[in-house]
Amino acid sequence: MSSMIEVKQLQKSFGSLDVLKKITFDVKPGEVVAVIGPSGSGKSTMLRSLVYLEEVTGGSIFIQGKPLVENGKYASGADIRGITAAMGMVFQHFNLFPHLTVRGNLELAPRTLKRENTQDITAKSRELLSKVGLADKAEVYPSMLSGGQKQRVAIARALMLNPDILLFDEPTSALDPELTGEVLRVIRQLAEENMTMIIVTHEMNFARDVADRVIFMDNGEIAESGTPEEIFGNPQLERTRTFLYRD
Ligand SMILES: Nc1ncnc2c1ncn2[C@@H]1O[C@H](COP(=O)(O)OP(=O)(O)OP(=O)(O)O)[C@@H](O)[C@H]1O
Repeated sequence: MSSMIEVKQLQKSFGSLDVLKKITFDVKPGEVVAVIGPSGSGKSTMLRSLVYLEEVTGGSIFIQGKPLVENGKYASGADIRGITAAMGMVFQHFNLFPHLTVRGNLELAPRTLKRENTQDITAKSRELLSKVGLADKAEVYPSMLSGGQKQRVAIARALMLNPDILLFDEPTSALDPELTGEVLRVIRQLAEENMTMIIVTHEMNFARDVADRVIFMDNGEIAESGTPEEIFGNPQLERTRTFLYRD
């Protein structure tokens, strides 16, 4: 099966700081990949590079076989937009527009892109809000919502553009513990629907349950990669053990 995402020898430096040190991995259609690892190991930078929120210093990223960047050379602007359109991203701090209602947040990008008519966009926002359990919040502003509700709006918003791949950057790290469950349930449902996802997370139980594969990043490298059983169940993986039982 061909890859949804293929990353080869990816390098990123901020000045003299090497944040990604020749990282290589791929993601198959329908696969759920959890990325774990210590703070500062490069997880966010890797994820942001996939959607061109960061420009890498070297290596290649192919999305559905198309080169976003190949051996450090980026595609043209129009091609970059086309290639990254396959991906939706959900951030730790939700990044909702405070001056727009929940429905406004969902409908802004599709209305701007004008790929669908207004009626279809409205129908879809209604459907997606009910999918994330927020049908009754359409006309409310984000400031009226809990963190868990905001994150569910952000997920629905990401789904509005029909992405083939969803990327999550610590989606529950900004939430009170009692609100993480409602967000993880939505992500779990997407996994059951075979959405291709990369999830950077500190929720180890969730990674173990939902991921097909776990990538453990340490100091800008992929230190280990394998099934949850291989990563969490193997006492030989010293770097992973040190991380998991650091407290
Ligand atoms: N814009 C930037 N300029 C300079 N250094 C940066 C920048 N962004 C990230 N870094 C550095 O790159 C390294 C990797 O950061 P990154 O956010 O990717 O790590 P992370 O594994 O996601 O960490 P966390 O779990 O804390 O979010 C860190 O040392 C960070 O300070």
